[in-house]
Amino acid sequence: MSEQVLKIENVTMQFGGVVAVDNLNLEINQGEIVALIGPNGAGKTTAFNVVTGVYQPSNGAVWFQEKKIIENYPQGKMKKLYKGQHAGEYTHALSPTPDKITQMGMARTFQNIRLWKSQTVFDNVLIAKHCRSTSNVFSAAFRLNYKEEAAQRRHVEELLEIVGLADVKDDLATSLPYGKQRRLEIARALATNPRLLLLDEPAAGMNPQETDELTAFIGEIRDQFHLTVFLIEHHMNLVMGISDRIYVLDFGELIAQGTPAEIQNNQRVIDAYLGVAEDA
Ligand SMILES: Nc1ncnc2c1ncn2[C@@H]1O[C@H](COP(=O)(O)OP(=O)(O)OP(=O)(O)O)[C@@H](O)[C@H]1O
Repeated sequence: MSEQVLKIENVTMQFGGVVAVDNLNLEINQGEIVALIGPNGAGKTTAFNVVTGVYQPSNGAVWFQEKKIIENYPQGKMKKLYKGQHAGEYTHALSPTPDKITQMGMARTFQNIRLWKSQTVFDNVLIAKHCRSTSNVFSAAFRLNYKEEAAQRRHVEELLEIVGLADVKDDLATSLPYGKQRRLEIARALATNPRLLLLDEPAAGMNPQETDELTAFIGEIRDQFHLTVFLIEHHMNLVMGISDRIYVLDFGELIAQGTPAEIQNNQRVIDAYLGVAEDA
């Protein structure tokens, strides 16, 4: 049986009266490409934000490489609101920061590109790499550890070669065409040596040709870096073309899961996308 890389267990995320994610359960195994899809506002990015430590869940737990990394099972009045096998139990909250989670081996990209605008392509990747180095940014900047710095630079060169950005490594990140900026974002995530890569709408704003290239690229890096990929995407050609399995959210609730063929023929999913009312 393949190793489980991510498990989301009974995760609920509530913002005031809005239940953005409602008792979500999901599992991803080593080497899989799994998509999380659903209409706008379904809770997809919120789920990513819980997994990567941006938000502490209102309830539930997240397991990474078979170790519980996030947990919150509330007590008192709140406990009655939540479901799952731990309902009503009190446990201490486990709530690591996003950078700790990156260090554990999880990296992500964002819906809106977040590059260091005034830095070169090379430096964007190098800065990301420092996140997992034994020396800190300060020591690297002042060359206190030459050996490590040299090794990091070599690794960045190799990475840029692999992702096809070696020829633009000295260009400013923001001078790149859109498709290459997206690729650079992924290169930065890869620089932290992740086991799990989360991509939040990687094809947003891309034309069909760029989307096709990205689809192939995601498959290539999965194989080359022995990655597991969890992605949110609205471009259905990409999702259906690349995913091993798909989970579908609607109004925070998991309404379907299965292979691309199963999801394409699922009436509940079709209705959710067409905006059909539940009682229609
Ligand atoms: N920080 C927040 N505070 C309050 N409400 C929030 C917050 N973040 C998300 N929400 C709400 O949670 C719900 C889910 O939002 P989310 O961004 O997770 O959806 P999504 O599926 O990623 O949507 P899209 O496809 O449009 O990016 C929405 O109703 C949104 O308004």
